[in-house]
Amino acid sequence: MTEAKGGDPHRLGELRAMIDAIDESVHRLLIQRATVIDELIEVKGTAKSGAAFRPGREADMMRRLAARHTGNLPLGAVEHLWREIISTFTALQAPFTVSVGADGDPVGAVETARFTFGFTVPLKVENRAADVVSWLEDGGTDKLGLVLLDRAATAWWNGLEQAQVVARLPFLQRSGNRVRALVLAPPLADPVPFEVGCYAVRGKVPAELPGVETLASANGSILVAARDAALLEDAGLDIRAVGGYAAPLRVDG
Ligand SMILES: O=C(O)C(=O)C[C@]1(C(=O)O)C=C[C@@H](O)C=C1
Repeated sequence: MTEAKGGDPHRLGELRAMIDAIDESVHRLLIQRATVIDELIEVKGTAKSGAAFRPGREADMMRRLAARHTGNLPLGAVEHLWREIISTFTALQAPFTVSVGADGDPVGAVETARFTFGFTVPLKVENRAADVVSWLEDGGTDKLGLVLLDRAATAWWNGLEQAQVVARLPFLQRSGNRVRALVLAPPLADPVPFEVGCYAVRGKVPAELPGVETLASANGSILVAARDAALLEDAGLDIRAVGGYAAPLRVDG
């Protein structure tokens, strides 16, 4: 292999030895992380209840990761590494498949799914969010869905019966984010209360309802997010709860 001219080959060797030692430590720690899986399955009763996905816990972990991050390594890269780790560990406890609705943006859909769930987890791509919802409603706990928010061709949220919204993407939000999405799941074994609720609203949502965000709309139906259902009820709206998520964290500007 040719090396850059003019450098100090001795120092280069030292720096590479440092990188190798750090890589070995990281690898050993990951192997060590995996040793808790068996007991985690037992304590959580995952084998009985299926899916091991715990979005509330993941939100807490990502908040701490963002808070302690420092140095010149981009936070997005660290986030991506951890998403791969957490998702792989989720699948190690109980294998699951992710179905994503392309809805006219297959690249955005697959990129968001792979960023969030990594490459260890099997991914199937459907044409539309409504197909993802039908698949989830067919039953089984070994599945998660991912739907895009800005391309809703139909009011897929009205198809949610057992399945629910459980997470919002991206969780760490930056001004350059192009894709907004939601994670859908069958009923989780030990759900924690959502910080933000999602509601299917029939009729018109007043344009400026403080504390209420319109996530998507189609066929005269609207999907909104609100920290408090009373904000919608007090406005006289006809709502149906369809899950919710941990409040995303803004990490720039
Ligand atoms: O804390 C848990 O319940 C875990 O299963 C561990 C873990 C992780 O690997 O950190 C994996 C899956 C959950 O979604 C959250 C976190």
